[in-house]
Amino acid sequence: MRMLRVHHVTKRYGQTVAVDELSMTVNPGEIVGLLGRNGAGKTSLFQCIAGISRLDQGSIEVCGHSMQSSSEHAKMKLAYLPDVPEFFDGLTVVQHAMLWAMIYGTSKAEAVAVVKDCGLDDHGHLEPAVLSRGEQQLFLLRLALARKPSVLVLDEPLTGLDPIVIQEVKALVVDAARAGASVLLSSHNLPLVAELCTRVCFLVEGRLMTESDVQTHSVEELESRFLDLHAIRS
Ligand SMILES: Nc1ncnc2c1ncn2[C@@H]1O[C@H](COP(=O)(O)OP(=O)(O)OP(=O)(O)O)[C@@H](O)[C@H]1O
Repeated sequence: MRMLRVHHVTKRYGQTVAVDELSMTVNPGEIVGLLGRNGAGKTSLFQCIAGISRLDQGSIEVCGHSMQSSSEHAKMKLAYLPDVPEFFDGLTVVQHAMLWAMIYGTSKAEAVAVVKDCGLDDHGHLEPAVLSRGEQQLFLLRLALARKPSVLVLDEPLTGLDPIVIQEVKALVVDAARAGASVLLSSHNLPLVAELCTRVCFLVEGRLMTESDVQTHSVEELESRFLDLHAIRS
């Protein structure tokens, strides 16, 4: 079964068409990289996929569950990390982990294990907002992965991270894909995309340039395709 299916999705903000009749699928084990200029529509698409932004047209399916008509089921199968980590005000690291366990029906022991795996035992009483960018990102990613989502959507997951945290995030993402997750991520970091992704798609003004899907790619190839696509349209 195709894990993530995006079918003719359009998202508008007033007169702005952020996502334009976009269709794509991400299959189990794939790590699909979405490249596009600032404002191309990546975050808008991801928010539609995650069910936190209403579509103007089209449909999203996660493991066969419609994000429109069966969003509770779809959301249980999907984990989404926004480009800027988001937390609840007034809740500590441990309280976030416990809330996560309650929402997703996992054990408190797993929640405690996530805090430990993140090396946050001594910071459990702090609000996540005061943690470093890397600590926040790893905390959210490990929380997301601990419930073994079938679909993982990551908006610029490596921005602002040091090289050691980058290695850790990459390893977690690869492990998740090897275990069968369908991964969709955006990044402006071409070397990372070339190394990590099994397939790359280009988004130009809300439209997917499907002819630019590439199965094997070097940084140079990605860069030249990126530049070509935008030169064609300028
Ligand atoms: N809440 C909003 N209201 C109005 N316009 C919006 C809103 N969110 C995004 N847009 C517009 O939609 C378009 C796509 O923006 P989006 O944030 O999805 O792009 P992006 O590819 O994620 O960009 P970046 O790489 O800079 O993060 C842009 O023209 C943006 O100005």
